[in-house]
Amino acid sequence: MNTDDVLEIFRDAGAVLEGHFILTSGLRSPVFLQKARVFMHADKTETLCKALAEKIREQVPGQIDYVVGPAIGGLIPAYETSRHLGVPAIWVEREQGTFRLRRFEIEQSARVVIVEDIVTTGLSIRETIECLKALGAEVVAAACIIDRSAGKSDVGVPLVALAEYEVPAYPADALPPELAALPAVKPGSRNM
Ligand SMILES: O=P(O)(O)OC[C@H]1O[C@H](OP(=O)(O)OP(=O)(O)O)[C@H](O)[C@@H]1O
Ligand SMILES: O=C(O)c1cc(=O)[nH]c(=O)[nH]1
Ligand SMILES: [Mg+2]
Repeated sequence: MNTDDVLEIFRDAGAVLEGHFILTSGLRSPVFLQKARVFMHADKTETLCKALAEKIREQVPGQIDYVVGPAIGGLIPAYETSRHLGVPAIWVEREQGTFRLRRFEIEQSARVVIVEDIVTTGLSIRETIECLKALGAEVVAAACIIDRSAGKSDVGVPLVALAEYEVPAYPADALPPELAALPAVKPGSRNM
């Protein structure tokens, strides 16, 4: 499965939105990939996550003890990818803004792969790694359905992306005029 196949699934699901979006990093973008509109379809989600699981198996050596999904966007892809890897899926969720593993215990040195929906700056994956490292887990890799940075974001561990799709994003004080003219919306759950 290549980037065009992945984007076709997103377009087919009406998940490629155009407008003025405030991203979780604070950057602004004229395009937002509303993954929830893909993940509402079990068949589309299965197709994507089965391919992602195969790519993880090819690229990540050694045992994987857990898949960890950063809530909310990572919940469904982490669960479905874990099903194809045959390992349990757990998640981190924000408590007063900081990712915590609130509902699970994890063994010291457990080998973990983080599975995210979308990567833009890699900030959410880096926050997830910080939480898991503090608990003594070993994050052996991260993975995502679409990397909007097309390989440019450094998450500190190897990143397996099913698709790389470079999308423009701008600091709030450096918007092109056509973007500044549109009202801004923030679809994600950070700071809610
Ligand atoms: O690489 P980054 O710059 O961190 O951007 C990508 C993150 O943004 C979205 O999460 P968001 O915090 O918007 O909330 P959501 O998971 O509820 O969609 C998405 O699910 C990723 O977690
Ligand atoms: O960077 C983000 O916050 C982001 C971008 C995107 O296209 N989709 C998403 O869910 N989050
Ligand atoms: Mg998220």
